[in-house]
Amino acid sequence: MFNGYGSPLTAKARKMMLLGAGELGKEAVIEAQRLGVETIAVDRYANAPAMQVAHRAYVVDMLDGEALRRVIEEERPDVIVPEIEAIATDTLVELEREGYRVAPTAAAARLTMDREGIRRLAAEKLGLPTAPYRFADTLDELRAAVAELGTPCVVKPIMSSSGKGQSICRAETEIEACWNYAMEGGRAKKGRVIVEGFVTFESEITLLTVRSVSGTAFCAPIGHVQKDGDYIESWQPHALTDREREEAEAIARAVTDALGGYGIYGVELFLTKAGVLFSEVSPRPHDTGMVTMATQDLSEFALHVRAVLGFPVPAIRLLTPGASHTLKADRDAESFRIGGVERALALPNTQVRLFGKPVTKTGRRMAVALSTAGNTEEARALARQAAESLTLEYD
Ligand SMILES: Nc1ncnc2c1ncn2[C@@H]1O[C@H](COP(=O)(O)OP(=O)(O)OP(=O)(O)O)[C@@H](O)[C@H]1O
Ligand SMILES: NCC(=O)N[C@@H]1O[C@H](COP(=O)([O-])[O-])[C@@H](O)[C@H]1O
Ligand SMILES: [Mg+2]
Repeated sequence: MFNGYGSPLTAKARKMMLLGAGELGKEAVIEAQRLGVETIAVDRYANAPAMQVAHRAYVVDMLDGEALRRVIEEERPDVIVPEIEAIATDTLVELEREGYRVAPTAAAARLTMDREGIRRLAAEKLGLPTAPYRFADTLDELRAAVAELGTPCVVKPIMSSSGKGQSICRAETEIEACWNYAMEGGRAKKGRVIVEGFVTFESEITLLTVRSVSGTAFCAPIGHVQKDGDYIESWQPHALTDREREEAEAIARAVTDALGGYGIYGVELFLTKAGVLFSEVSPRPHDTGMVTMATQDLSEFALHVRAVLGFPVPAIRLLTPGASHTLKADRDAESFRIGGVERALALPNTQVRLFGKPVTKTGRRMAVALSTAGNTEEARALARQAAESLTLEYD
């Protein structure tokens, strides 16, 4: 049965709505438009990166279920693609019941919108190995949790990403400061935190896992370095031992099978001397996966859009070792310029992506450099040099 679709902006168009319009959504919109899909980008602020390339854009508080329902019912998209975790996911579950398609599933979006849902699924339901953890709703409960887990431990808002509100508690005297930092940094200002035992990992990876009509497939492992809970650089491939690969793929398959649907999942894993630990999973392209724009025949964004649309993914090819390195702002500014692009692009086998975010905030990711080379060490050095060539000049 032919299930084709018309061109964008026609009555028979196939429509995709991104909930979240940052740098990852921007690349997904570009890939969707390559497949002739009409794209709508939604986020909490105007002129977000994906809004600048989508057919239409809306500014909506996506944590407000009624406002979210209104924009979805107005546009009636064929598929809804959550791009961030801070969304009224209960509304997505209702809308899915009413016949809307949510990628990969509304349940995946709801379970991963906060750390408790996905941690309990992974550790308690699936029995996957994780760091020890507790939850706390008050400062006193946090004190008790730290007393049980010991220090150092990691305190994170129950809903946040890119390390926002996350801190390492190294002594009892730091507990209140960690609590306050989490209360300020959480996405939805929910007063609940997760406390995790500190994992002394050898390295950490993202195993991009694609569920599609063709089955489950893994991208080559992506190594990354994080600072203050946010990724600074990533590289692909990251070498794993046979045992690590076996454990990593088993964990990724278990958690993505449990979440279901079609799309790409960013499965974050700690490689420790005792084995592989599950950290978290994002049911969408992953920031460390931007490196795949330079290393793979199909980037994580092309893979996500294909899978979400129900198209096959017959193969994923790693074409070359590569690396990414971010440019982050060091202050808040309404007016700024990014310079040094000509210096970065003078480097061989190097690209940059300037996201187009309208204002800077301290620590905000504003651009990324992508480099390829004969090995990941060379690629990392090149990407770092390119990122360090970029300058943020604040007016
Ligand atoms: N229990 C832990 N022990 C040691 N390091 C940790 C622990 N949890 C997190 N980290 C470090 O902090 C980084 C960010 O943590 P996490 O991924 O939970 O935060 P996040 O806000 O969800 O980030 P993102 O959304 O970018 O993935 C991890 O990649 C790791 O480097
Ligand atoms: N680790 C998650 C992640 O990287 N998410 C990406 O960052 C954007 C928010 O950036 P902002 O906070 O600078 O607007 C999100 O929209 C997504 O593209
Ligand atoms: Mg993470």
